Amino acid sequence: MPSPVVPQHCPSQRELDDLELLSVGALSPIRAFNEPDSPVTLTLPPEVLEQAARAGAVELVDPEGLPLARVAVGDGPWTVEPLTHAQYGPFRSFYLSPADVRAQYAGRAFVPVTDALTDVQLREVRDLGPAVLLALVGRGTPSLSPVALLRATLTAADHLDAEVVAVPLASHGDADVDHALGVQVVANYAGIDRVHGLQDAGELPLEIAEIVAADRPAPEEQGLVLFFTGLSGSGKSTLARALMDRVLEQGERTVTSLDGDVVRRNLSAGLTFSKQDRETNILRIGWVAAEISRHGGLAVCSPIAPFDATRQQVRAMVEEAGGAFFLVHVATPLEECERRDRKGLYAKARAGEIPEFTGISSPYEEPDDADVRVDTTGRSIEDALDDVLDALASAGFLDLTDEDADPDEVSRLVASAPRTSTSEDEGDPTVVEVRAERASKPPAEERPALQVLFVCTANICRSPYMEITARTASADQPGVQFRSAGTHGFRDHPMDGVMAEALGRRGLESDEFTSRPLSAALIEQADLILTAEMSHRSFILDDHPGEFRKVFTLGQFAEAVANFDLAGHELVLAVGDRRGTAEPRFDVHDPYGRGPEAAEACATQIDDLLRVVVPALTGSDRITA
Ligand SMILES: Nc1ncnc2c1ncn2[C@@H]1O[C@H](COP(=O)(O)OS(=O)(=O)O)[C@@H](OP(=O)(O)O)[C@H]1O
Ligand SMILES: Nc1ncnc2c1ncn2[C@@H]1O[C@H](COP(=O)(O)OP(=O)(O)O)[C@@H](O)[C@H]1O
Repeated sequence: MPSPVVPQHCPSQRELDDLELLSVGALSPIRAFNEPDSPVTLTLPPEVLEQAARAGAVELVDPEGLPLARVAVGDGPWTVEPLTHAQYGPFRSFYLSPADVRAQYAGRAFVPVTDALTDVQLREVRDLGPAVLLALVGRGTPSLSPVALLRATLTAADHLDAEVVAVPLASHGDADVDHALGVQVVANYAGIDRVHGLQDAGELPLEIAEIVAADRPAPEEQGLVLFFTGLSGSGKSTLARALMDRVLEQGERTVTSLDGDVVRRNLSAGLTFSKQDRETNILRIGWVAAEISRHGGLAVCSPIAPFDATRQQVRAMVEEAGGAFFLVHVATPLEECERRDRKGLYAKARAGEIPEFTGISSPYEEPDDADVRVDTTGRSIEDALDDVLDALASAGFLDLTDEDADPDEVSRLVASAPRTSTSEDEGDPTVVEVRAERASKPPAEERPALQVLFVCTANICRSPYMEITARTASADQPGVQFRSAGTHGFRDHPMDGVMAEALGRRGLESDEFTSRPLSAALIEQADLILTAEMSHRSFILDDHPGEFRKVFTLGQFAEAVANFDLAGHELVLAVGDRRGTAEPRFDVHDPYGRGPEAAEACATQIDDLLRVVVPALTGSDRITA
């Protein structure tokens, strides 16, 4: 009968570090894995353990598959037979065995080092005379990355009579255990020579400080993986896309999208929705995302990722690569996802046509380690996105919130937009340029007129003023039609007298106007709804969340149109896709009952905003109001 095959296994980094020290005798008197009461353990996955127990051994390989050692697997300690020494890795020539160190450096003072040396510590080492700096670079031990610790220690050694030796002493997760093991390992290298513990004091010399700074990127420069998890239809892709738009608009980082559906058409083509294939799918996404984060990049992932253990594995992969992992649980309940049923999949799953459908016939394990949890039910995308942006900003990773924006932005915007015709405009090259761009992309003639609905509370002050001014400003162009309504509007009331006077001062009349309440039909008919305040916008979106792409505050829309040189329907679609945030500073407040001055101020604010919005909608070069 052929002897059972010895399985191969790539251990964790901590186990690899232990293996290296075991192989060179640096952990003596510990000589094997899994000695009684020893922290130096090796754990094998069940299927490998079973095979190794049958074969009596396991072959440990490095992450690239190079066999490093054969480990005897039996009832007693697991003894190690080294096969090859690790040959690659930065500063490899500094990894020496205790025997080599004793042969080369006997008689020096031995100094364990776990952090970059300060000016005080440099003087301390200099006073020792000839020294060996033992850089303890095993997993979890140094304060810096292993490479940075070695670079910093070598830089320090340039100024001293010191040699540097790299010792992969890993942390075993318990301070006392780590200390005892460290003392033992250092003693094995020092032999009969003196060991000196450094005091914790001083400042980093500039040259060393630069190495440390490069090793610890500021949070905004660190690689970041934003991982959206949630049921199908919960809003993962929508929120991820909106977030990526914000990142690109801000322009400080590039971003890679790893959307569930898109990955399944490419990287994971051919995988099914079995538990095992889903795990493979998520680990592939995690692997790519971790690599992106390793280089300081930003990856946005949006698969369902229903299993907690797989998500944890992705988190570990990213952190291992030096990136930060930020988990967003899009916690929209099943009932809402099923009600949306955007792709008709829930209906099919209920009918038994799709097996193993998440939430119906396959489990979704809710995360309890999410950095933020967002239920999108009844909310606009902007509102839901704000929760994610706030959480990201408070975690210090990415500040995409508009909080520190300049409150005078709208005034500046208005000032830079094409203005009402005045003789001063003639010959102004900026104005001519803007006009030329807009005029070159008129709305398609065959399209129905763009229906614009202005909304305020009672439909007697602000929204009628907007309607009448905009209609006049557009010179009744057939391509755009303006109407208005009130969230709490009465039917058939005339315009408020004080506001009508403000209109009159501009040569406009309100005689033919009568008020009306907002209705579902009006909302549906409108291509664009512009509200006076954020509260009106929320009022509409509470009942009609699906209309978020066409409902804006007037100020929000005025700010957004500056970014596009489109007009009419195209402009509305583009702004709907990449809108800015509705913010209180853009609100047009209610002048009702506050006298002529308040009415005049309100009218002027609306005039300024419409000077931006109306020419953009009509594609005309100027307004004539
Ligand atoms: N059985 C079953 N269960 C769940 N989802 C299914 C299934 N079959 C097809 N789909 C469609 O595939 C999308 C989910 O793929 P993911 O790669 O994100 O899933 S997973 O993370 O591997 O579980 C998911 O897309 P989203 O709606 O974007 O989440 C579905 O459209
Ligand atoms: N606040 C909201 N956030 C995200 N999506 C929302 C919101 N309100 C309604 N939706 C709608 O829910 C659906 C979510 O679909 P999608 O983003 O593809 O989900 P998933 O990627 O999780 O399957 C879209 O049709 C989207 O317009």
